[in-house]
This record gives sequence, C-alpha cells and structure tokens, in this order.
Amino acid sequence: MTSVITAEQLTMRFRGCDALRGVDFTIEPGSVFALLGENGAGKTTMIRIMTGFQKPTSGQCTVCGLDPTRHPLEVRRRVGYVSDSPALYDWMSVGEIGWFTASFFPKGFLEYYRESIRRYEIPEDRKIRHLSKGQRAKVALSLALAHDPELLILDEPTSGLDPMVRRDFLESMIDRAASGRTVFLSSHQISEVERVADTIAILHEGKLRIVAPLNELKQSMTELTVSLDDPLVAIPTIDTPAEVMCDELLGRQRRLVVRDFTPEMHTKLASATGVTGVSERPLSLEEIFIACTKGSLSRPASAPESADETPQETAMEAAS
Ligand SMILES: Nc1ncnc2c1ncn2[C@@H]1O[C@H](COP(=O)(O)OP(=O)(O)OP(=O)(O)O)[C@@H](O)[C@H]1O
Repeated sequence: MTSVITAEQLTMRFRGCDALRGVDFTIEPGSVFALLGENGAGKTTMIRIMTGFQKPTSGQCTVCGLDPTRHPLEVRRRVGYVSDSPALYDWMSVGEIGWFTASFFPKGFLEYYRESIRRYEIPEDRKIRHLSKGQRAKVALSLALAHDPELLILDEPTSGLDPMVRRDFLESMIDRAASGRTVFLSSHQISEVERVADTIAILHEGKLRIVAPLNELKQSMTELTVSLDDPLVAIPTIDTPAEVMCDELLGRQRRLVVRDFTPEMHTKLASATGVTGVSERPLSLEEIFIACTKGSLSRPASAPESADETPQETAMEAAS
C-alpha cells in the first residue's frame, strides 16, 4: 500500500524558534489522522509544509507521492485543504467563488459545490464579506470537498461551526475514510477528535511525542497510583519497553502515567520495600494528551517545581 503522507526527520527552524524538530510519520490511505498539540506546538507549520506553502529547513515530506516543495501546485490540486482562517475573495458572491474555483478542477466540481452550499442553506447571491464566521467555514469546506480529493487536510476544521453542523461534518469524515480516502486534521477539540480519528499524533514543542492508532494508544496507557509508607522511599525503576510519560508525588502517593506497563512490572512494583499498594486505571485521550504535553496531570504544591526534576530525585536529595 502506498502511503498518502510521509514525513521523515522534518525540521523547521525559524529565527529564534524550532517549530519542528525531526518529525517522522506515515499515513496510510483510508484513515482519519488527527494531529494534536498545544498552541505553538507546530501543527500549522506541519500543514504548511505538507501543502507546499513552507519549505522545511531539513528532512523529507511526500504528499500523494509528491514532494510539496517541488510540486506545490500539483499537491494543492490533488488535496482538499482548509486553513484555520480560510482566505476567500471577499468581493465575490458565494456562487461566484464556486464558479471561479471550478475552473481549476475537472467537471463535476460546481454541481457538488452548489449542492453542498444548498445543504448548508447559504444563499448563493450573498457576498463572502457579508457571511458569518461559520458560513465562511462552510463555504471553505464546500470548496475543499467539491473535487472529492483523495486527501483532505483540515486545520481546526470545526472552529466557527455550530454543534449540529460540527457533528454531521465530523461523521462525514468517517464515511470518507471508509471509502478509502484520507483525512488529516489538526485540532484542539480532543473529545471531537476521539469520536472520529483512528490514528492520533501528539506534537509537543515541535517533537512528536506519540503516533499510534487511537485504540492501541488508549490500551497502552495506564495511570499508576503507588502508595508508599514513606514519601521519601525510592520505587524500582520502570524499565523499557515501558515509558514513563509523567511522574508526580502527591503526599504518600506516586502517580505515574506509563506506556506499555506489564503485569510483571506491577508485581515487581507491588512487592518493593516501602510500597503498600499499586492501583491502575485507564486514561481518556484528554488525560493522555495532558500527560504527554504537560508531563503532569496536576501540579500540587508539594510536587517539584522544575519539570526536569523527578519526585525520585527530590526524594533522594531529601534523604541524603
Ligand atoms: N513565519 C514564522 N516566523 C517565525 N516563527 C514562526 C513562524 N511561523 C510559526 N512560527 C513559530 O513556530 C511555532 C509553531 O507555530 P505553529 O503556528 O505551527 O503552531 P500551532 O501548533 O499551529 O499553534 P496554534 O494551535 O496556536 O495555531 C510557534 O512558536 C510560532 O511562533
């Protein structure tokens, strides 16, 4: 199967800022891939590289088998793209912009566009500059979808849409994926993403912390609460292949978010000196996102201030 998007060691360095730092991923056809990240994580930069608006500092990217740096127009013709603030010609009417854009695409574009606009109940003779934010978003989506692209790239697709339209729109993305087309979306709306995406990527300060199928990701993440008879006691190291995503000290409890925690590790931890109990619970996608980006699910007054300082180190220092 040919990947729809590949990114290999993508780096984007702006003056005084590394927006992307060695990003790697591949996306197969027929999926809804969601890129999550806080403000400034690098999501829009990633999308601008994929659509040929930005040349990366280093690394490789292909979209529908093409290098967007060398073939930006061909890539943009093949994909549907809606930015977080769609630039539409304000002086045109809703009908005119459809007619104008259709001239760049094969037959069938205008019929699809007009049908979509009718469904959204937007008058064709209304000027773009007189549309509400949500109506503009609907026009932009209708334009992006009208040539039935094999890949749809959406930056914050539902911002400005009302709840009913959001729901219908996102459900239509699942149908697109089921028919073999691919959707790449960047979003802050984690609960919405959780309903539609089959693969999740979490970007933090320009680095991909995680890329995994949603179900696998949720199954692989565990919150551990380790009860201690003395808060200064050191617990056994959690070794690879498990990965500690966050680690906090809350009074006599250590709370950790661990990826790929095994029953053997549970047994080892539970039998360690000073450990009086170990409990596990699954995490929601929102909690996984917070653990991966903040390194903490909460930050109580007793916990260390520095993100680099683990409770284990604090306990060791206090004991020495
Ligand atoms: N042209 C530019 N020149 C300098 N810095 C830039 C430029 N474009 C983006 N950046 C910086 O790169 C980082 C990533 O920005 P980007 O817009 O990709 O983030 P984002 O994840 O889309 O954020 P948001 O969710 O707020 O839209 C930010 O620190 C931003 O200030």
